[in-house]
Amino acid sequence: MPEHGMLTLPAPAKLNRMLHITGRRDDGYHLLQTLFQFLDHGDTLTLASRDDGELRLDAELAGVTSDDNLILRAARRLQHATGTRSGAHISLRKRLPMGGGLGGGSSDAATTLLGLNRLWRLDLSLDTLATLGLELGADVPVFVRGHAAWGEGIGEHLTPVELDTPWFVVVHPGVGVSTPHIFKAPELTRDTPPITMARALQGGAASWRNDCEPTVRKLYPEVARALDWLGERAPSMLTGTGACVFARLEREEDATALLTEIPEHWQAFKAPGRNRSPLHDALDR
Ligand SMILES: C[C@@](CO)(OP(=O)(O)O)[C@H](O)COP(=O)(O)OP(=O)(O)OC[C@H]1O[C@@H](n2ccc(N)nc2=O)[C@H](O)[C@@H]1O
Ligand SMILES: Nc1ncnc2c1ncn2[C@@H]1O[C@H](COP(=O)(O)OP(=O)(O)O)[C@@H](O)[C@H]1O
Repeated sequence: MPEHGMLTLPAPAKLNRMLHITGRRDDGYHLLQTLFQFLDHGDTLTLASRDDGELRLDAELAGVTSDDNLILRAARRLQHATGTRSGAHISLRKRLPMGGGLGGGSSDAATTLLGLNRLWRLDLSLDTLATLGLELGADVPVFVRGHAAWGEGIGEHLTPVELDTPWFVVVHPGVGVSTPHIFKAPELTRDTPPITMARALQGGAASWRNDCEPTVRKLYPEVARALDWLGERAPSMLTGTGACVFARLEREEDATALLTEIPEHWQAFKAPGRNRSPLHDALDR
């Protein structure tokens, strides 16, 4: 096999610590104000360079063909943008639930862009990689840049921030929530008055909310049950358009204790919040 050079890299999850919908663009995309933070938990990609230009992916994801996988789309986009003759053999260890609001697909795409930029010695800047990433999904740029951020527009205007870094227990209530389904819902509120980043940060976690939550609760009762169950035990919220919900805990012991109580029909994990992406930590090592 014509492979040389190999990297194993994390593709961490993100949380939306708060999310406001402030309007809509002419093309239907929603204007958001959100605080993104990473988790020290996610997928793992192994990327090996090939000198024959071929792209291969070992990943079996339900309902996603290899061709549609954001990993191959990112790799093809990078080949096309640079004209490189390099290829890659990529394998994915998937841990993040798909369509969970944890940005797993976007994170896989960002890890592919940064990993192949390194392996193929392309030397593209983070600005260029973030621009390529935005074509693949609204959440890709924050994973490319690798710092917790205040996001505006559709998530592409990013300002780095330092947020509190508690432990989180993330629960997947076993239902898939489709992002377009939520954004198409007539009852979704789209008129939250814009606020400044300073005001959002000043309010702190106790003041943060997610404008998608009432709509997701109504359309997906199992998510509402998970939010209610978790909310009785710790401050809890929806991430993105769901389906995952997360509880905020000060100490790891509290997260461990809560995890043991989660009803068996839901999947859950605990992880600490990170203001710097574990992907960028790994690339610097
Ligand atoms: C809502 C957020 C918040 O972080 O998270 P998720 O719940 O998906 O993780 C994201 O902005 C999601 O970003 P991402 O998952 O990359 O969305 P995309 O694939 O770009 O868009 C899927 C579809 O959702 C709608 N969409 C998406 C983003 C946005 N700001 N407005 C929209 O109306 C569009 O119909 C689009 O075709
Ligand atoms: N590598 C990938 N990992 C996850 N989802 C992918 C991937 N490639 C394509 N997809 C598609 O992207 C959709 C959104 O995935 P994901 O980023 O996990 O969810 P969310 O945007 O809710 O956080 C999936 O439902 C799937 O159809």
